Amino acid sequence: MIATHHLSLKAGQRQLVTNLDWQVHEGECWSIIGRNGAGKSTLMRALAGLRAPEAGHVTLGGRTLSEWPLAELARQRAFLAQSRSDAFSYSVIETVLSARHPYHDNRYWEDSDDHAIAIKSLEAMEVADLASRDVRTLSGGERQRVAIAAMLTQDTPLLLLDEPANALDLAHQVSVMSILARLCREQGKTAVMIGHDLTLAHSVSTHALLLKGDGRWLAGAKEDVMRPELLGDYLGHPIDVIQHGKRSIFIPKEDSV
Ligand SMILES: Nc1ncnc2c1ncn2[C@@H]1O[C@H](COP(=O)(O)OP(=O)(O)OP(=O)(O)O)[C@@H](O)[C@H]1O
Repeated sequence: MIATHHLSLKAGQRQLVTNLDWQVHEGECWSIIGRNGAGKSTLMRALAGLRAPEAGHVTLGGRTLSEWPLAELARQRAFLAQSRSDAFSYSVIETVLSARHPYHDNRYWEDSDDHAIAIKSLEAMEVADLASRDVRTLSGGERQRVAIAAMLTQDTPLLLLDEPANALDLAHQVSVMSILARLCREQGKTAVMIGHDLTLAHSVSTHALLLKGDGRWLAGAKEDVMRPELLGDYLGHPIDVIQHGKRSIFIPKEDSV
C-alpha cells in the first residue's frame, strides 16, 4: 500500500528520521509513537506527499508519490492534520461534501451519492445533527469529528491521521478509534495514525512505528514493538504494562521520590 525507501527527514540541522525502510500493507492499522518533537507529524506530512523528504522517497501502490497526479492521489489517501482553522463561514455539510471534489472530474456539483456518503459519515461520527451548523461555531471535539467525517467521505483506501483522538471526550475516543480499526479489519482500509495514548493505540492498532527523534526508529507488529522496555526507551520514561482481561493497560512508572 504505502512504503518508505531509505527515507530521511530533518528539522533544520536535526536528523529526525534516518534511512526509514518501512512497508504498510492493506488492512493494517499502524500507530506512530514518539515523544513531542520526535518527527511524527513531519513523517505524516511526507507520507501524505505534503513535504519532500531530505533523502529517499515514499511510494504508494508501488509508484513514487511525486508521480501521482494530485486528483488521483486524493482518491487514494486522505489526511487529517493535527490542527485546522476555519477562515470562512461554511456549514458542516458543505465542509464534508467538499471532500468529494476528487471525484468531480467533469462537474462542479455534488450528486445524491455524494450526499449519501456524506450523511453516512456524519452519522458514523455522531455529528449528523450538526449538518447545517457553521463550522466556526463547533466545539473542538465536534470539529474534530466533522474533520474525520470528511475523511470518511473522501472514501480513500489509505487514511493518514495526525492525532485523531485529539479533543475527543472519552466515549468518542473509544467509538471513533473503534470505527477506524473496524474499517481496516472489515473493509480492508489502511490507517496510519499518530497518538499519545498507548493503551488506546495498542487496542486499535495491528502495528506500531516508534520514533526516537534522533533518526532511530523501530517498526513491527504491536506485540513485538509495544513492549514496555522498548516504549520506555523511545519515550524517555519507564512504562509499566498491566493485563486487564485481554487488554493491555500502559502506565508511566512514577518518579521515585
Ligand atoms: N519549519 C520548521 N523549522 C524548524 N524546526 C521545525 C520546523 N517544523 C518542525 N520543526 C521541528 O521539527 C521537530 C519535529 O516536529 P514534529 O511536528 O514532526 O514533531 P511531533 O513528533 O509530531 O511532535 P508532537 O508530539 O509535539 O506533535 C520539532 O522539534 C519541531 O520543532
